[in-house]
Amino acid sequence: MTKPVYGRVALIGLGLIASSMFWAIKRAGLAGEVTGYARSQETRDTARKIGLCDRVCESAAEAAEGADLVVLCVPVGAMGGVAQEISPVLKPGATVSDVGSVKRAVIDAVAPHLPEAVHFVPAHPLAGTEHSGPQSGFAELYDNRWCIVVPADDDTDAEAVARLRSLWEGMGANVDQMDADHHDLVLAVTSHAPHLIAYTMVGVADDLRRVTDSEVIKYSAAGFRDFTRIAASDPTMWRDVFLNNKEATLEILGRFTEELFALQRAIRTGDGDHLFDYFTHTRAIRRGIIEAGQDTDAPDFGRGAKKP
Ligand SMILES: NC(=O)c1ccc[n+]([C@@H]2O[C@H](COP(=O)([O-])OP(=O)(O)OC[C@H]3O[C@@H](n4cnc5c(N)ncnc54)[C@H](O)[C@@H]3O)[C@@H](O)[C@H]2O)c1
Ligand SMILES: O=C(O)C(=O)C[C@]1(C(=O)O)C=C[C@@H](O)C=C1
Repeated sequence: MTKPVYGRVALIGLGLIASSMFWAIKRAGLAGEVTGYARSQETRDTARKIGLCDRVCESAAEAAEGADLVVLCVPVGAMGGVAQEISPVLKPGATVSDVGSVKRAVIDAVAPHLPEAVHFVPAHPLAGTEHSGPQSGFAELYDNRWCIVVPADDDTDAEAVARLRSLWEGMGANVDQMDADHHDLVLAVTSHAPHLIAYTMVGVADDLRRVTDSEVIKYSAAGFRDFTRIAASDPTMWRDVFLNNKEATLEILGRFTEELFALQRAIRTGDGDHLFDYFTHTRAIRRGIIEAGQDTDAPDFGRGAKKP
């Protein structure tokens, strides 16, 4: 058992991310007490039944009152409203954080509601599954995954940032720091645009009358199976991600469309060299990631590509 990083932690919104945080906090003894609140009675009842949180409260304010750390674990579009609700009860010197997949819009929505005497240290764990709700969490979710800490401004209290970093490290994550705009651009490339593409691809397959449900499952190779897994992710969460990271996502989708058109033209005109060179380039990117030790599930690439 590690020494607790915080006396009391409050988790607002008891879904996949908060429930995984709770189990990871308990696993390592990172907090004296964890309180929790979720909007629906059903979620609160489930949380009580499965022992999620030391105390499940009837309002966000009740959960946040007296807490040393309050983590907003609700969809991005709900963060501002929750911040407004808890602001009158926040303890001076407490830290407010969040786990939202978008950072600039969350900072803009939350910061105006927080009292001066409270530190605001947003964060984003780069770990998840397609499941949601209080029963979907597990203690190992953050093991060896990145958590990006995004201090709201340059004056953020260094001690408050260091403490939040310790919490995430205690939950198993590797921690990095970034500014909000850079975070949103990086995530548009690595997470947001890929999710939109997966949603679209699964929608396209469903539109093809010839492809019945059973054929989609029966003949899906690994790539399409991964698309269907990703496209099963929570609709509220992803609606809010796209509405709140509009600029960066549209920028990346614009570039994606240009590249797609170029590949489409190469296929139509039979330009094999273009296709081969493009795929050789993307394969090198993948190999670079593996050589840098950033993908532990990497397959062994023994064979080199030969141009026919
Ligand atoms: N799922 C992922 O892969 C993932 C990964 C990293 C970060 N995130 C971010 O974490 C946050 C939570 O995502 P999740 O996957 O845990 O979602 P989830 O759907 O599992 O849980 C969200 C919870 O918030 C509650 N909620 C919604 N609006 C609320 C409100 N106004 N007040 C109080 N509770 C409210 C819901 O009832 C639910 O219990 C989101 O901001 C998301 O962007 C998600
Ligand atoms: O593994 C998954 O299911 C995820 O989609 C997790 C994932 C991602 O894109 O990597 C999704 C959204 C988050 O904000 C962070 C992580």
